[in-house]
Amino acid sequence: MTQHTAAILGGGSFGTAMASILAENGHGTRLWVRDPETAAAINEDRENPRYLPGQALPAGVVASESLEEVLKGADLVFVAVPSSAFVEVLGQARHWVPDGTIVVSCTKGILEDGFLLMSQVLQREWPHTRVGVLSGPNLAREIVERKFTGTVIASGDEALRATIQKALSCDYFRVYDNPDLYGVELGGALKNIYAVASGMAAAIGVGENSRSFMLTRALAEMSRFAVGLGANPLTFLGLAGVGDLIATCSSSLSRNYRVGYELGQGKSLEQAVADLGQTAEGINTIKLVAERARELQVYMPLATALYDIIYDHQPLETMVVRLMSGEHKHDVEFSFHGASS
Ligand SMILES: NC(=O)C1=CN([C@@H]2O[C@H](COP(=O)(O)OP(=O)(O)OC[C@H]3O[C@@H](n4cnc5c(N)ncnc54)[C@H](O)[C@@H]3O)[C@@H](O)[C@H]2O)C=CC1
Ligand SMILES: O=C(CO)COP(=O)(O)O
Repeated sequence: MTQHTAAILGGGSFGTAMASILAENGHGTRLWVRDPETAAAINEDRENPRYLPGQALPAGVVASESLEEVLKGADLVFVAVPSSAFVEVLGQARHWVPDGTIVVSCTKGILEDGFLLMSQVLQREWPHTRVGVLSGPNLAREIVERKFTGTVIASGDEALRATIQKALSCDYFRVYDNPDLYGVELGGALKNIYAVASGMAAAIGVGENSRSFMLTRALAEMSRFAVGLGANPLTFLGLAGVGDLIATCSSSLSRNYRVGYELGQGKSLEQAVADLGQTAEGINTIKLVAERARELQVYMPLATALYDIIYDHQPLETMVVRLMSGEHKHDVEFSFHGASS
């Protein structure tokens, strides 16, 4: 296997999980973290105590708080910081990223300014690089525990996809490829909304039928939204859509699910987010998507109900009432009018 030098920007849960796979696969693996204490804990104790406590990391992961040290000579760059920090980090790191470097976003969020997905931000900020997106049912804790799963590398650049497939594949991580960069990335961002909804539903004690019903209707409204944006909703039938929707909507390992659960238990948004202490992209995504759905006149009862509950202090029951009394009654709504492939 070709050995690479990989730089992972962001030493939270997912950056650490990616570093763990890359190091185990024998690649030079450098993880950028913000503070020297975390770097020391990773390098000396082989553990990321804040984000993945109790999980031993492979010896090959080298952490540093210096972007220069991490990026110098790297031919693969993985960006795994929250969407709120994405532009800032790209700005700081730009100087050490040469032309033609492969850069893969692992971030499942949306930038408010321009409603941009992270690959679009990458193309805007680092137009000299080759851009891909990694997305799928990839709860970080399970990856570092080597529980098998699959993921998707999406890019219009076929050679990039092949390179990342080879670099990341191992006996517990299977990498599929997809040329539909936008669709894969949109699926990863949208499913966070429904993980919040699922956590909330669990907290108010809904049944298993209810949960499956919500999940399926979530997929229907995601697909309508994709069509509204000119994207291909059929991409949502893959790992970055259905796969990730099932994983995050079913697991308390999902931080979005956990925030939803706490909200369902009556905590304020501020309290729920503060208690989590980690990234829950869905909270911001709910706001951006609900606003966009209203503009585009896309019917999204779950996303808009969540907006009203979280940002407009409507009662929790709003979610169920909207879902049960909406205007649409068609079952399968996948329609594709021929947009991006
Ligand atoms: N944790 C998971 O299971 C998965 C997460 N993701 C995505 O990865 C992205 C990152 O999430 P996690 O690693 O889970 O978050 P996290 O909350 O575990 O860690 C966030 C990391 O970003 C760093 N960070 C925050 N603000 C920063 C700034 N302004 N400048 C530099 N660094 C900053 C933090 O220090 C921390 O290392 C999110 O978009 C998430 O949706 C994707 C797949 C799985
Ligand atoms: O995207 C994820 C798993 O694929 C992680 O979800 P959370 O950000 O909700 O933890």
